[in-house]
Amino acid sequence: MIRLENLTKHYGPAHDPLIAVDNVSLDLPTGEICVLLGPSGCGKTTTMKMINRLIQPTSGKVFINGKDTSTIDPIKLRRTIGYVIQQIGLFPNKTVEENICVVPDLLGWDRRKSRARAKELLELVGLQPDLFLKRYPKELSGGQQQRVGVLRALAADPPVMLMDEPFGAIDPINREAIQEEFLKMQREIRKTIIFVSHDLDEAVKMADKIAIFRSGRLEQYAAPDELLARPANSFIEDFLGSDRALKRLRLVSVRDAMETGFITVRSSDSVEHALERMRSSRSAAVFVLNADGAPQSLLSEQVAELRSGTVGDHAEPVKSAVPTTGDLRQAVSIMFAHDMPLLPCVDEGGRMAGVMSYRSIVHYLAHGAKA
Ligand SMILES: Nc1ncnc2c1ncn2[C@@H]1O[C@H](COP(=O)(O)OP(=O)(O)OP(=O)(O)O)[C@@H](O)[C@H]1O
Repeated sequence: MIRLENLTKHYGPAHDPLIAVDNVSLDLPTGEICVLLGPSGCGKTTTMKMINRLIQPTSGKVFINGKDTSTIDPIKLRRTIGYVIQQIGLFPNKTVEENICVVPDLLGWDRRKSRARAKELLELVGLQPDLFLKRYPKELSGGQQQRVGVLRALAADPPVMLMDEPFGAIDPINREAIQEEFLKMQREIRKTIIFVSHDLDEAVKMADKIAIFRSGRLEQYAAPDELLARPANSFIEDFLGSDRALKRLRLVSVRDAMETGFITVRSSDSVEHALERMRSSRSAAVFVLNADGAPQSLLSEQVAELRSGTVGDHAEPVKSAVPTTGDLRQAVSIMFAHDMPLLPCVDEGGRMAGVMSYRSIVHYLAHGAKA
């Protein structure tokens, strides 16, 4: 775990200092990602660089796994903390393999062990070792260079990583891909990560915790969903933007927000029977499933009220469904695209598991966020 305790940095003369970081305290549990966010000049980078002592704090302390880092030699400290920066900073005259092995070599690792590690890391991000180990940085795309930059920081298996806008220079499409890939890797390696970003969407996607700074002060420190649901003050509300409810949609899984008490009928059932079932359960529609349990068609209350005969005569085919593993943004997108106020949710086997409605989404956004 990383603990910042009253961390403070002043620049300039003591009688009239510029207070870059002002009494910041926070705890980040092992294996979590904390994104530092806030307007330009609010103290994000200074805070991060005090963790690996590239900047010396004016006062306050940083603890890593309970150890006061001011008692560790700064050079040694930096070798145990991975560091990724936007400008990447690969050595142009070293191969990918040599670049990845820089810290293990400095630490005196056995050569075979470090070379095996380089190979293993490249495989982890889908870069074929045969093709890439012996290449030079200039023979890589920007996205590939950034991946190698991340691998270099991971090579000596540091428990803590600092990442200063690591994906800031990558185009939006590749950036999405590299973020996904990084999160997938993080699920395996479980590093404790402090990550500076300018991008709220990136922060919401990557963070377990977001720390919002203003003028050197920590204004709010919370999980993304909590932050978006309950901004602590009007500065944060403005910073998050008027579309913060939409941003929350991607944080909520379909499984958590769907309604599971849906009604099913057979297509040979009468419309009257279907209507009775809807009314007694206060459902807006009934569903017909196929033999495998997949949603096939639906009959809404409005249609049923005007018709007679069998459900099969009047039910409309289900145009689409959302997987329960998806998020609310995906669900809303399908609902809009297909004009489906009621969207079936299906499990891995395609079987119907629940229903999403506009009402269930609004209800979840109003009441679902964990306090
Ligand atoms: N070496 C320095 N000497 C004097 N002032 C500095 C120094 N480094 C940073 N500052 C000031 O400290 C404050 C915080 O800077 P910092 O780089 O931490 O902000 P930031 O939030 O990372 O900004 P950005 O998002 O623009 O990168 C700013 O007002 C900056 O001008």
